[in-house]
Order: sequence, then structure tokens, then C-alpha cells
Amino acid sequence: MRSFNILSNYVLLLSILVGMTLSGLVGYSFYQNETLAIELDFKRDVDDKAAALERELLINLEVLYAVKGLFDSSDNVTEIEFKKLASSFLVRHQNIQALEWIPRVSDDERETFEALKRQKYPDFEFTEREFQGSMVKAAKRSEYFPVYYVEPLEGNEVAVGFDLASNPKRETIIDKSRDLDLSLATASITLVQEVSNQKGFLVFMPTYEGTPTTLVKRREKLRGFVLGVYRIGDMFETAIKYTDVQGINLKLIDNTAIKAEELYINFSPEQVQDNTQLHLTYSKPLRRFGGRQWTLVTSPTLGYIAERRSLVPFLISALGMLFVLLGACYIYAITRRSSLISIEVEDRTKALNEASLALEELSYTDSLTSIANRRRFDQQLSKEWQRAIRGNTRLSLIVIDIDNFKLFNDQYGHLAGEQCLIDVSKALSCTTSRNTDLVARYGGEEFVILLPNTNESALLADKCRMNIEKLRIPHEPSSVSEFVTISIGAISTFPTLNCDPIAFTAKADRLLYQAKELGKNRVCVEDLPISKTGDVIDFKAPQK
Ligand SMILES: Nc1nc2c(ncn2[C@@H]2O[C@H](COP(=O)(O)OP(=O)(O)OP(=O)(O)O)[C@@H](O)[C@H]2O)c(=O)[nH]1
Repeated sequence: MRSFNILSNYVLLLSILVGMTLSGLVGYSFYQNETLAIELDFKRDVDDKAAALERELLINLEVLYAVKGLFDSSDNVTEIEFKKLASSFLVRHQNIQALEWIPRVSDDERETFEALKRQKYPDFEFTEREFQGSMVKAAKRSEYFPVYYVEPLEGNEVAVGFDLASNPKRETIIDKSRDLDLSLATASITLVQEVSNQKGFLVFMPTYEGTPTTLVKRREKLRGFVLGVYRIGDMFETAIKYTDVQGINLKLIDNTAIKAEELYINFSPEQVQDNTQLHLTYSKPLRRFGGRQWTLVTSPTLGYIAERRSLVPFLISALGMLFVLLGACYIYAITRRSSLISIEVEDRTKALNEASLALEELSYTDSLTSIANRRRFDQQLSKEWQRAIRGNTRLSLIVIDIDNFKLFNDQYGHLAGEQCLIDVSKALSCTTSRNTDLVARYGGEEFVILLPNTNESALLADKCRMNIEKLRIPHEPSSVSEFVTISIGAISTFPTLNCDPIAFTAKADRLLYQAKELGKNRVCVEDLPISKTGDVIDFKAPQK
């Protein structure tokens, strides 16, 4: 029972572990699904922002087309006309830092262009940036691309007159844009008019006299460029402010060159360390714009994830575990209860068995003397009789009767009579020495002693007689002695199948009466040695 309980406890413990693990796994799988959903959400949000940025870039290009239209429609666009048109766009596109007209000026025309502009701006001259960074008069070269019209002027004064061809990188773009008749954007640059550390870029849109179709014609007919000046951060923020999703760390990268260049970043590197789910980084390449390939590299912040996380996976795990624990407690309670019931049943069965054994023992015991009763004697006689037959061994029987016991009762009363019976039974029990000997009360004042496998029954019978005499229980009215005495009939034989234990007992009884008749306080013995074939071969005469 105990080992069963230990086993069932182990099984229960194992079930709890399995149940807990399964609950955890189910919760984890919900968590994973939620993570996938958040990832999809995140990519969709980034795609929205990328689309907004692409839209913004296209709109800005459209503005340049509109300004170019002005120059295509007139050979002589005045500064006022330019200003009027450009300012009307700038009101609606505030992320454009400036719109500019960059005429193509040959060295021969330089003086004329500078002189014309000086009418309004006395200090005007073509400029370039010195190695140390300050603006100086542009060196002589065959062709200049100065910033001639600027809108707005305010904040961009320093750019006025700046010869874009003075910078080799910009010159390359100028040439390429001219040759291909394409709007081209520069890589990120620091604008001459920039006061903060924000990066910018320029978009060149070429204008020609007429519509040249060949490279040579384009080079020949180039009039200049309509230029859009953009601060990347401003444009980026204007674009994405229409998508209200927060918590996305964005980085705009220019992948056009072999070495990628970071254009804009909306977070500090420390934030990335603490606050970003880097394993969810998602890169979204934008449509090519002005010959450049920009890519949005994004990652969600912890806040973004937290906003979209639910408690469902944790609740599922917790509830699962709770159910497992409750179930286990319930099963444990039932198992414990049933094991307690089993123990109780076991205890009661044991007690019942003990009680029934005690009862059985009682049913074989004489209530007055506490020695075996006649029932026990009959059973034992039958058993020993069979055993003696099987083993061909001797079995002896002594039958004892207290002399003149009626007179004893009459003289001393029944209570004294009963005490006498107790004393006699004790003395008889003490006289026998082997465990196999049985002393029993046969009835009334008569006792029997069954002695298996002995040839000294006559001796023992006489010893019994003497031991009772030695008790010296007064028996005044006795016809034999002044003390209590007993008469004995003793018989010994080798039991066979032809003989019967009842006849054997009757014979012993007869020997007892013989002893009584001969004067009491004596032993009458009859030894019946029986051959192995079962024949009676000898008798001895009764003796005192
Ligand atoms: N006190 C008491 N007396 C008992 C008990 N059993 C039997 N007796 C008495 O024992 C007496 C037996 O008397 P009898 O059978 O006439 O024999 P006796 O008086 O012993 O005479 P003999 O056998 O010839 O010596 C009866 O008076 C019974 O009442 C008992 O348990 N207690």
C-alpha cells in the first residue's frame, strides 16, 4: 500500500510537471503568434512611412517640374517672376529649403551676369568655398553654374552667387544631369546655408533651349538648372508626420554608393541600446529617386512592442498551470482519502481477525480454570490420533477425577469447590512438561491429559496424583484422605486405523472407574502396545 502511494505520488508529480510544461508551451506558442502579428504590424507601419516618404519626394520633384515649366515657357525669366512662382510653392511645401535657378554662365558672360545682379545686390559675385570652408570669389574657369535666383532669400543669402561647378562632386552631377536630361539628386551634403548639423541634398533638373535629343545637343543647348534644396531631416519629418504611428526607430540610408551613407536618424544610439528590439530590424528600400537608392532601416522600440502586447499568452499559461495545480490537488485529495480508507479497512480487518482469533481461543478454553476445554481436547485427540497413525508412534491418555467432590462441595460450598478445581488444574498443568502435552477439563471435576509419543504415561499419572495430594487441600468428609485426592485411569497405545479414539477414551474412563472402585486415590494403567499391523499384543493389570 505504502509503495503504491509513493508510486502514485510520483505519477502525480510527473503529471504536474508535464501539465505545467504544456501550459508553458501553449502560452509560449500564443506569445510567438503575437510576436509574428506585431512583426507584421510593424512592417506595415514602416511600409506606410516609406510610402509617405516616396510620395513626398515625388511631390517635390513635381514642384521642380513646375518651376522648370516657367523657364521652358520663357527665355528671359525675371527674378520677380521666379520669386512669385517659387514662393507660391514654398508656402505649400515647407520642407523645401529653397528653390533656385542656376544658369549656365560661360566665362565671357560672367561679368555681364555679375554686373546685372549687382544692380540689386552691390556685393554680388560668383563665389566658391575655400578649402578652410569660407566663401571666396570664384576662380576663373570656362563655365560657371552660380546660384542666381533663390527663394526664399532669407536664410539662403550665403548661397547666392555660389558656383555649384566649383565643387567636383556637384560638377559631376551637373554633367550627368545635363547629358542624360535627368533630374538627379546629390549625395548628402552640408548646405552652404546650413546653420545646424542637418544634412541636405540638391536635386538638379536641367533646362535646355528647345528639346535636344542627342548628347552633343544637350551639352550645347543647356540653359541651366532648376534646383531644389532640401534638408533631409525636415523633409523626412514632414513626410512621416502624416503617419501617426509612434515608437519606430528610423534610419534613412543612401545605398547608391558602395559605401552606404547615413542620411537621417530619428533616435540616439543610446536609445537603441536600451530601447530597441534589434532582432525585429526591418529594411525597406524606397523607389529610386533622382538616381539615388535610399533605404529605410527600422526597428521597433520597446514601447511599440509593449503597446501591442497583450496579457493573453501569460494568462493562458497561468490559467493552464492553475488548472493543473488544482487538478493535481483534487487528485491528491482523492488519492489520499482512498489510501486513508484503505489503511482504515486494513486496520479494522486486522482487529477483526485478532478478535476472531481471540474468540476462537476462548471457545477452546474453559472459563473457570483457563485451561483447554473438552472441545479443544476432542479436536486435539483426533489430530494426535491421526498423527500417531501416520508416524506409528505411541499416544497416551490420562483421565482424572477428584475423589468425593460432591462431599467437598457439600462441606465447603460451591465457591470453594471451584477454587479447588482451579488449584487442581494448575497443579496438573505444572506436572506436564512437553509443549505437545495437553491438559484439559473434560467436564465437572474430571480432567484429561493427552500425551503424544511417550511411554511414561503411568509414571506421569502417578506424579499427578502425588502433586494433588501435595496441595493438601483439606477434605474432611473424604472417605480416602483428609486432603483432596484424585483417581486416575491411564492408557497408552499405538493408534491404528482399526481403532477408534472414542473407544480409546472410553477405555481410559473405565480404568478411572476401576481406580475408584479399588478405593480411589490411585492410578489404574493399561498399556496396550500395538504391533505395527495394529494387533493388541499385551495388557497389564491395573496397579496403584
Ligand atoms: N463446585 C463445583 N462443583 C462441581 C462442578 N462440576 C461438578 N461439580 C460437582 O462435582 C460433584 C461430582 O459428584 P459425583 O459425580 O457424585 O462424584 P463424587 O462425589 O466425586 O464421588 P466419586 O466420584 O465417587 O469420588 C457433583 O456434586 C457436582 O455438583 C463445578 O464446576 N463446581
